[in-house]
Amino acid sequence: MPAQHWPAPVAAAPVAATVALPGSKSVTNRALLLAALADGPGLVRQALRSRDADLMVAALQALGAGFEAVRESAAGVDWRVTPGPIVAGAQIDVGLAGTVMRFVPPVAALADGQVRFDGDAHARKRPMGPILDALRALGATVDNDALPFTIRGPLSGGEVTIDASGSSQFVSGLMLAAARFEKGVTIRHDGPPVPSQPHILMTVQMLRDAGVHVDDGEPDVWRVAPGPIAARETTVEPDLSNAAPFLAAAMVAGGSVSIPGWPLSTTQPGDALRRLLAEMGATVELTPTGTLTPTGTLTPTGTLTLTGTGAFNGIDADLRDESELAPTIAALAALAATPSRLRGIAHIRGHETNRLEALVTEINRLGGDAEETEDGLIVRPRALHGGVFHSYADHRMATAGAVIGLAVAGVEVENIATTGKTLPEFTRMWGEMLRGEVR
Ligand SMILES: O=C(O)C1=C[C@@H](OP(=O)(O)O)[C@@H](O)[C@H](O)C1
Ligand SMILES: C=C(OP(=O)(O)O)C(=O)O
Repeated sequence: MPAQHWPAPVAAAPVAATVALPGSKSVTNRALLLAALADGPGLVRQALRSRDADLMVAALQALGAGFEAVRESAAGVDWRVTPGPIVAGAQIDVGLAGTVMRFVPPVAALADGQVRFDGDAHARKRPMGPILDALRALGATVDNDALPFTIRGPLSGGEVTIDASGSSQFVSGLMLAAARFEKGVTIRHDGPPVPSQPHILMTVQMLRDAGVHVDDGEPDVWRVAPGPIAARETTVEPDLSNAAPFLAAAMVAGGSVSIPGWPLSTTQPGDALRRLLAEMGATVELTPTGTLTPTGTLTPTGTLTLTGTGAFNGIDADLRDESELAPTIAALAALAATPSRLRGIAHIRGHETNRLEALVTEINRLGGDAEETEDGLIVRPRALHGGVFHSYADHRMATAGAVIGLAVAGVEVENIATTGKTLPEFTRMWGEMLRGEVR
């Protein structure tokens, strides 16, 4: 067996576990970027430590910001961030991180000079055209339409029309740096619906929390006024999308999984797990508890507990707004008692891998019955057998394989280490969950 193949553990008994999740990738990378562009030093508490977050820190450092890890614990790292003038000359590695490849170029375009970007082999296939065209329209020079590319700033900002149907990150990326553009930005979307709206709202809210004026009152138009980004202290929420495989485990194995620190109000799309998994037959309860932050304030959070029986139904769901959850939902669909249809997710062909193709290939390789549609998947119940589940360097494919492996003996996940993109401790946490250990 090649060293990288991870024998996915079968659940021998119902689970009974509490799983503390590290910080949200999406909140961490926005908070770090806003701190690097702020009008003074700030603090980002309980930030995620993972490949995507490390790449964001390295990119912002290369552009002139200072980062000091003032505290590290199981809950994450507290970063003291010291903004500096955005400097040219850097070579930035985006890895396979959508948040780095789409959020950092608008920052680099503030520099007076060239910044070069490249990433993993698959990153070169991820869509970049609309945001690079937008940066050109706003005053920067860009020498390619995909990675690798070189940007030459500075830009002045202004009005731009883009087709953001391929990724909400085009809109978020332009907005995050826009307060620092001389003219701010007005972005108009023209095209099929923009996916992942909660992530756009996350951007708008985090900008507003930093004192930036954002007008999103008109559908598909976002206006960010020029002005300072306030230096602040923020605490990152747990990553609710990374709750997906652990909650799914209680559905597949039966038993309960609890996640503490679940925000009672959040822009994270992972919050939709409560609705989606209940619709598939789980019992989901969010019990308000409150969490004491390091600064002594009580934040409105709860403990989310999902209880399952090992048997559940398929689902007919439009996942356009929470497309990050599609791999886990597809894994559950492959184990469900009734057929599923997942819709609204054509754009996930441009995620870490072509997720529609990858899910169909891997589910069917194990004997399943999955089919690609124009904008999603149909998955019908069929008995599965063991085999290698390929991850395509996609963290959520790897965890989808782990979910299937709970119920199917002999599943081996290829390159489980790719979970390090957002959850480096995945295999340890998975083992602890199955053993019922509480951390
Ligand atoms: O802004 C963000 O943090 C994200 C936006 C979404 O991207 P898409 O709109 O490309 O789906 C999501 O899938 C990704 O995991 C994170
Ligand atoms: C699509 C995802 O990531 P990225 O931020 O690289 O787009 C994801 O995490 O599911």
